[in-house]
Amino acid sequence: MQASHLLLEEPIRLASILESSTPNPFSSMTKIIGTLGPSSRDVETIEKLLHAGMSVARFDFSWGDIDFHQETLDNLKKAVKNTRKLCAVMFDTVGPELQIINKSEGPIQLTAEEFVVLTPDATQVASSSVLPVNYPELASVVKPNDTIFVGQYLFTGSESTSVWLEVVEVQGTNVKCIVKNSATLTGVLFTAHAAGVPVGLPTLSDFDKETIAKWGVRNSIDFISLSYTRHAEDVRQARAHLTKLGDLYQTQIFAKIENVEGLKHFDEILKEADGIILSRGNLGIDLPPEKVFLFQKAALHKCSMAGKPAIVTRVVDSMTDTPRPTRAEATDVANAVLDGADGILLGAETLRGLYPVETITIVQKICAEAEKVFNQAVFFKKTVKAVGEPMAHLESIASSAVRAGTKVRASVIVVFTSSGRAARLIAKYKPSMPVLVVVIPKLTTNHLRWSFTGAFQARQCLAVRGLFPMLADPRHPAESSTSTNESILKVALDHGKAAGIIKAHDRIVVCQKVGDSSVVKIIELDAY
Ligand SMILES: Nc1ncnc2c1ncn2[C@@H]1O[C@H](COP(=O)(O)OP(=O)(O)O)[C@@H](O)[C@H]1O
Ligand SMILES: C=C(OP(=O)(O)O)C(=O)O
Ligand SMILES: [K+]
Ligand SMILES: [Mg+2]
Repeated sequence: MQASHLLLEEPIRLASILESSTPNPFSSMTKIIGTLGPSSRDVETIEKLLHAGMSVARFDFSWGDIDFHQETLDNLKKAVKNTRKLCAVMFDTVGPELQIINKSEGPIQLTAEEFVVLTPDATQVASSSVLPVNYPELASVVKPNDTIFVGQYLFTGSESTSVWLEVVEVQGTNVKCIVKNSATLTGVLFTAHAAGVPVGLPTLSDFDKETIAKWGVRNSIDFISLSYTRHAEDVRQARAHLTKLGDLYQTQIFAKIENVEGLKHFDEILKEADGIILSRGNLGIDLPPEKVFLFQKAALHKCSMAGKPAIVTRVVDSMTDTPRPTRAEATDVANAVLDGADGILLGAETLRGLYPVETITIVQKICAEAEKVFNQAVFFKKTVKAVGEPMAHLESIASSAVRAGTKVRASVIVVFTSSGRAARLIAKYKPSMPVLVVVIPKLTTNHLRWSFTGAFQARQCLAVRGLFPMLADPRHPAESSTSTNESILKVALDHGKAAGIIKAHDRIVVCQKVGDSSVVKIIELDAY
């Protein structure tokens, strides 16, 4: 009988664990998103991150100004050019984040059982007895016994650098708390999170809107990571903002689920968003620890069935200071892959950690190893069953491509697309072989100028498990004809060969339109 869990079909031969893994020329199928910052913003380091497998760079606007991020992004562009490795750009909003600014920048010692006051008075200097928070309404939304967490920007979960507070008393606009664990807060910015407490600030702040309109437009951002998404309406509003900003109508919105409100409205948010970020850092404060895994498994399942990419955060926090993850962290990364995650997002590890390159290398290796034992057959069956019959035309073509790829043990699936739709549908069935996405540019006009689509759509594949995009030459017409199809396919196969994923005699599944019909064909390469 076949196992129904998502870990391989046969019991693992334990001795095989000791055999070294064959290096994977195409990195892992699971994508790695790195937050860029002080530890990872020079060209040389970014080149190493790209070689190690980072395919999306996150710019977190909770911290740093526009010029700082611009300099980092200009370096990323140089690194992409030098390495010839594509990398997408993700803009992370500040949103309704509660922040404490530590103007003096000196360490703040907090001692267990002592009191500290949270105040909306921004003129106060942060100290062991008072912490100024950027939210005037805090006192009216919390009550005694509520839990408030305060940690360094991109906190790692270490209890010596972050603190748990319990509300003792509301005193006017101030909130008096008792410190639950001794800690030293360092850095200029701390994030505060009141567990389960609704914050009445807009999801897209005025700062976010302005920064997207300036920095985002200037840099053609591929993704918005919409922090603290709580309702589908948040996504609709962000979409309405993007639609007004030239090329950014193509930007995808990944809703970050980081509190119970987002969890409650998960289904409606998933319908509206292009992807989901399971923000376990903040959500891990709202949820009791014993429930976090349940959220992860349930949410990843929903994303898989919807065919929308899902990213898991906060996996190897301890690598911020050490060159190896803990056993629990290493196992956790593998479990995220087995649960069906598309990508892993790194925060403090790459932003300010001591081992940014090592972190990506290790996470990439764990992902690749987990993918090998992912029970694709069971996953495929479940997905086909959930989709039901009759299937939409393109869905049936996409699932057939994956089935054919498995049956003939194809080394890759090649898919032609302009919008990326066909590629995402193939990815939904999580094939065990890479999917080479050939993005065919389309000429469009906004009545003022002509431009090609394709660049956004290609880079957006970089957040989807198993997709490896390439842009076709815009001189090829978007209308498929036999001769253009053949010449584009040849370029794609040459690309696959150069990347080391296609060899002589390999079987390849191709998904494309011939005339008006979508077809799935299997080709067998000659010896060359
Ligand atoms: N330029 C092209 N040449 C050949 N086949 C294509 C092309 N663009 C899309 N296809 C195929 O057409 C079908 C619809 O794919 P889809 O991704 O929805 O296309 P589009 O991006 O043009 O909306 C799929 O079978 C896909 O492989
Ligand atoms: C990724 C998270 O948030 P941030 O954007 O603050 O890193 C998180 O809370 O897990
Ligand atoms: K943020
Ligand atoms: Mg967060």
